[in-house]
Parts: sequence; structure tokens; C-alpha cells
Amino acid sequence: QLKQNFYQNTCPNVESIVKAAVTKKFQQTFVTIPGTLRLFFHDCFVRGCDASVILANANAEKDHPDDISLAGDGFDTVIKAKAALDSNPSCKNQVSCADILALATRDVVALSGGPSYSVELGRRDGRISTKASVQNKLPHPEFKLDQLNNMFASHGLSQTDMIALSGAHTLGFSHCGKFSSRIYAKSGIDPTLNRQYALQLRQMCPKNVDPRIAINMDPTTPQTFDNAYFKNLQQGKGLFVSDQILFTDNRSKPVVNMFASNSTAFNQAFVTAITKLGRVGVLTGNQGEIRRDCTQIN
Ligand code: HEM
Ligand SMILES: [Ca+2]
Ligand SMILES: [Ca+2]
Repeated sequence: QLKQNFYQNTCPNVESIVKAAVTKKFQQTFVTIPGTLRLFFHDCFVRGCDASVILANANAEKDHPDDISLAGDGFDTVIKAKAALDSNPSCKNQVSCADILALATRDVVALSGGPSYSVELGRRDGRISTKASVQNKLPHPEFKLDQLNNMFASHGLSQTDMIALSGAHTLGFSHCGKFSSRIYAKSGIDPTLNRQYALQLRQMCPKNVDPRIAINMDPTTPQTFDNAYFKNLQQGKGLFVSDQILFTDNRSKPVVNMFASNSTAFNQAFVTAITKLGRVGVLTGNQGEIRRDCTQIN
């Protein structure tokens, strides 16, 4: 059972210390924002929100192909915030890496113009991170609605939660290979993709492009957390099949239209959904541990 003021007695300034560290890291690079947000999602979907994704043992989660493109700046954000906490005598080794990641995620959403919200705390850090445990646990960009719904439902998240959380693709980057089959298939351009946009994507991602090249996922406001993602979907500008399907499938379309026309509704649904995401599979009480080094078990 998580609660908002979990560190009231042990580290009363945890929120301001983490926020200052995240803000400083953001001033060095924008990637702090999408990198941290995606890291939280990938952590919670594998063994729950226990910072397992940050462990750096051999054959760790982060070595799985589905995690390999997680931006190093997301990991570094947690490590920097942990160092800031450890330099405060009352907070040293008091706050779990899993809670630091949850707080940093709230801070990056707010820093990029999204809603702010209270974060429930009290997560403990896991002691296991294996490459094998990632298999079939994260959604793929070619997933259709039923696959998305099934995977999110397995963590207690509704279709509306899934759609709101997909709105995270209002920020950040994708490597060309994640959607190249939509623009270079033998059968032609994916018909659900806006043709103009597809041609632009072909220019930014020519065949045999350097695999390190990444493009903005939101072509309109790539650095702002807003509801542009849903407006893009209405125009056929969802980058992945898993994005565009939310508008082309009649079962999810009404919610996309609502979020596109009502940013308050989107923000509220996002806060509800990310709070639920933050409860997935958490370790509490005397389960797990509070890691002294976020990349290593104690
Ligand atoms: C619904 C199913 C989802 C699928 C199929 C999916 C897939 C992907 C893929 C393929 C990328 C590009 C990775 C790369 O090429 O480097 C990406 C990026 C990203 N995803 Fe998702 N994602 C999903 C849901 C989410 C959720 C729920 C969140 C967070 C709440 C999220 C946050 C992000 C962010 C912020 C980025 C940009 C990362 C960066 O710029 O470093 N995604 N996603
Ligand atoms: Ca985890
Ligand atoms: Ca945006």
C-alpha cells in the first residue's frame, strides 16, 4: 500500500531534492524528459515498478532488444537524483530508486507542460533483473488494439488508461526501423498513414538510413506534453501502427476524439492512468530493499 507522504519522517524534502536534480539534468539535455518517462513505463511493465530496469548485472533487463533503445539520459536522471538525495544526511539511503523514478517521471511531465500530480510513495527496489523476463512483456509498435488492451489489462489498466498513456508519444524520438515497414512495404504505404506525412517520413528515414537516426514522434510539438498526439491521430499522423490503430479502430476512436478536443480531459485521464501504472506489481513493507546504488543490488 503506497502513500503520498511516505518519507515525511525519513527524508521530508525528498520531492524538492528530486525536482531540483531533474530540473538541472533537463537544463543539460531535453532527452531527460522522454527518456525518464519511457523508463518508468518499461520498469513498471516488467516485474512491477521496482527499478529492475536500472540494474546493470549481466543479461539484465536493459539488454533485451525491447529495452536497448531506452535513452541513457533517463537512467542518468535517476542516478543524479539519487546522488542529490545521498548528499543530504537525513535522506542518505532512505529513498528507493523505484520511488525516485516515479517522482522524476512526475517532474518531467510537469517540466514539459503537462499536468502535475501527487505521487504515491513507498515502493521498494527489486533484486532481480533478467533479459529473459522482458520477453512478451512490452508492447510492440505493430500491435493492434486487442493486443494493446490485453497487455495493459494484465496490469489492471483499462483501454482508456492505455489510450491516455499512449499520449506520452506527444514527446520524444523514434528510430526509423520501428516504423519503416509502414512506409517501405512491398504492398505500398500503410493506407492508414497520411500520405504527405508518409512521404516526409521517407525523406527523414531513407532506406538503409543510419540505424542511429531518430525522429520526433510528434511532428507538431515534439517538446511539449500536450494533446497534439491525438490531433495527429485524427490526421493519420500516428507514427506506429499501435498509435494510429487507436483512431482507426471504432472501439477506441471516441476516446481519441475526446482527448483531441479536450486537453483537460486528457490531462486528468493521464494522471489517473500513470498513478495506476505506478502501483503495478510494487514491492512494499520489508519486501525487496532500498538500493544504495541504483544500478546494483545491495
Ligand atoms: C501503447 C503501446 C506502446 C508502444 C507500442 C510503444 C512503443 C514505442 C517505441 C517503438 C518507441 C521508439 C523507441 C526508439 O526507437 O527509440 C517509443 C518511444 C517512447 N515511448 Fe512508447 N510505446 C507505447 C506506450 C508508451 C507509454 C505507455 C509510455 C509512457 C507512459 C511511452 C513513452 C514513450 C516515450 C516518452 C518515448 C520516447 C523515448 C525517447 O525519446 O527517448 N510509450 N515507444
Ligand atoms: Ca520493474
Ligand atoms: Ca507534443
